[in-house]
Amino acid sequence: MTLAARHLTCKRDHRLVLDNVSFTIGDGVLACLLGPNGAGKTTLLRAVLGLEKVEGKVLLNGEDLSVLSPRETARRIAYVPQTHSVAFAYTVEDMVAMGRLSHARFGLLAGQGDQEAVAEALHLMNIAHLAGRAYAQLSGGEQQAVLIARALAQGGRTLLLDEPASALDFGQQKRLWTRLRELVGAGYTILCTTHDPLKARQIFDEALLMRRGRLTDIGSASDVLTDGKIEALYAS
Ligand SMILES: Nc1ncnc2c1ncn2[C@@H]1O[C@H](COP(=O)(O)OP(=O)(O)OP(=O)(O)O)[C@@H](O)[C@H]1O
Repeated sequence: MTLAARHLTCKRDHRLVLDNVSFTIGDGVLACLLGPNGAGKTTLLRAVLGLEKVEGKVLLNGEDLSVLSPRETARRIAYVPQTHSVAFAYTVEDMVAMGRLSHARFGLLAGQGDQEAVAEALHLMNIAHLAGRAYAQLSGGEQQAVLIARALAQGGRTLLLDEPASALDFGQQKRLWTRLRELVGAGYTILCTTHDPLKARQIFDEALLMRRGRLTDIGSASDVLTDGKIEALYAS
């Protein structure tokens, strides 16, 4: 799936938090989005998902997402937020099954396809042993792995992840990067924010740099994540 943003502009309290942002990420590409705190990275991911009021367009394989229902969008793009708290004592399995809601018919889930997708996502994230545990009682890293499993269970071929590795231990991080690489190999398109440019240089195909609501650079990770550009990006 080719993901394209065209002239996305978003204002909050009369302040531009996205300023005419355009990019294209091709099929089977693992891309990262970097920038200082408050640069607008989360806002950009949310804007792509249609969760922010913005000017501009988001196109998936040329299809304008604004004409799709939230359910149709959810079948195409999955989002992994930085954190997500829940009020009820949902199990891990329940949480991952929520990724299947856009596939529910007449409000009913748990068809065989749904069960398989949930089991597969738990397995892929190496958390099948947590299936019966209460999500709210897991560690931050375990919760993060559950949210990623939920996104995988959703079945869309485009993934947006907001700092997915920030609470994961070394082993889980390694598994996550391997998994994302396998997914792009299978044709997924992935955009992932990170605060670790040095790691990003090793892992990602392409990089987008963002500062004060603007994309300042986009290209192959090796061209964009140079020492000089990283220095400039984070300079105060
Ligand atoms: N709900 C909100 N209401 C008003 N302003 C907001 C809101 N959420 C974020 N902002 C502002 O929008 C700007 C962009 O925030 P955003 O969370 O997108 O940045 P970010 O690059 O993801 O930051 P971080 O790296 O710290 O997660 C910031 O100036 C932030 O203060």
